Amino acid sequence: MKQYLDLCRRIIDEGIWVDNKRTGKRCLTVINADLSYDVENGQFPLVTTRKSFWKAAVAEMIGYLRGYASAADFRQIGTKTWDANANNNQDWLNNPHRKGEDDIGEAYGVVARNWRCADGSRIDLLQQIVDDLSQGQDNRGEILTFYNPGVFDRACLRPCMYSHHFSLLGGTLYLNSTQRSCDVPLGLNFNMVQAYFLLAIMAQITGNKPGKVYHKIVNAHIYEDQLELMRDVQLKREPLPAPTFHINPEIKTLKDLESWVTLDDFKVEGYQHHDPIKYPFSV
Ligand SMILES: Nc1nc(=O)c2c([nH]1)NC[C@@H]1CN(c3ccc(C(=O)N[C@@H](CCC(=O)O)C(=O)O)cc3)CN21
Ligand SMILES: O=c1ccn([C@H]2C[C@H](O)[C@@H](COP(=O)(O)O)O2)c(=O)[nH]1
Repeated sequence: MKQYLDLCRRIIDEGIWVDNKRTGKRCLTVINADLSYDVENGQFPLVTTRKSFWKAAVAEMIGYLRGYASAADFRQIGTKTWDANANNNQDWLNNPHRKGEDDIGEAYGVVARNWRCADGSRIDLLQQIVDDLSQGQDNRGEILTFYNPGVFDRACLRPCMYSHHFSLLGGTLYLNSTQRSCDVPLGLNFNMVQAYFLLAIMAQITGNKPGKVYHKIVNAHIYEDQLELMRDVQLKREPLPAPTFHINPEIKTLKDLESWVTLDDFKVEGYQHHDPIKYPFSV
């Protein structure tokens, strides 16, 4: 929590105003932030200075791991976070590749679970990584990437937290996650939970002990219409003790995660938080 508040404060103190063409809004921006999450010792990075809807964050990551291409599938598992990008952005609505209502296109898991090769064949990057890690193998390239510039024109948005690199060291699993663009009030609130969850669940389904996540953010920003709420409300509040996160131990394989898992298989205990804050969302 401290590292999150420090980043928010740093953007306010040192940020530079940058125009953004896609959203038409200015953002107060800093470049480069390094966050880390200690999964081994159960330090769950949930924001406490406002109510955080952690279930939606977990649902989003499960959707990526399953390769969902539709906001309807994301809604069904428990999050509405893809509705606006799928259905309310005029550039995407005009895009001939959009397959109709709720389509998000070739982004995130659609890319990683069905990677397009030059010869026309496909690769399931996640399955390969799970197979290696389950056998205690790390080929120094266990990279789950959602980033394929060759298909950006077929997606509603380029992936933001776009690369997850897993490493095995002495039986402990580590994760280096990289994010190109970060909406700190809204997106990061979820992305911290997602990076923690990803290492915890991957360790569990590959039979390894979880270690740490190192989360690199390149462009970290606060949109102009979010600034007042962050500076004058959220940052005035005192952080509360961190809660703990629990995964149903019956989840043992990638197949389990793909088939029967729901949000009821995850629990947060001891979550104390301040009131919710409704930040404006830019499509
Ligand atoms: N501008 C922008 N920021 C983002 O963080 C973002 C995007 N776009 N587009 C793609 C996804 C969608 N994400 C989202 C979308 C909505 C919320 C949101 O509305 N969160 C509210 C309510 C959550 C709920 O009720 O479940 C929040 O208070 O956190 C958060 C992340 C993260 N990503
Ligand atoms: O997981 C996510 C997904 C998206 N975001 C934010 C970062 C930006 O504010 C927008 C994406 O806009 P681009 O113009 O494509 O950079 O969404 C996030 O923080 N986390």
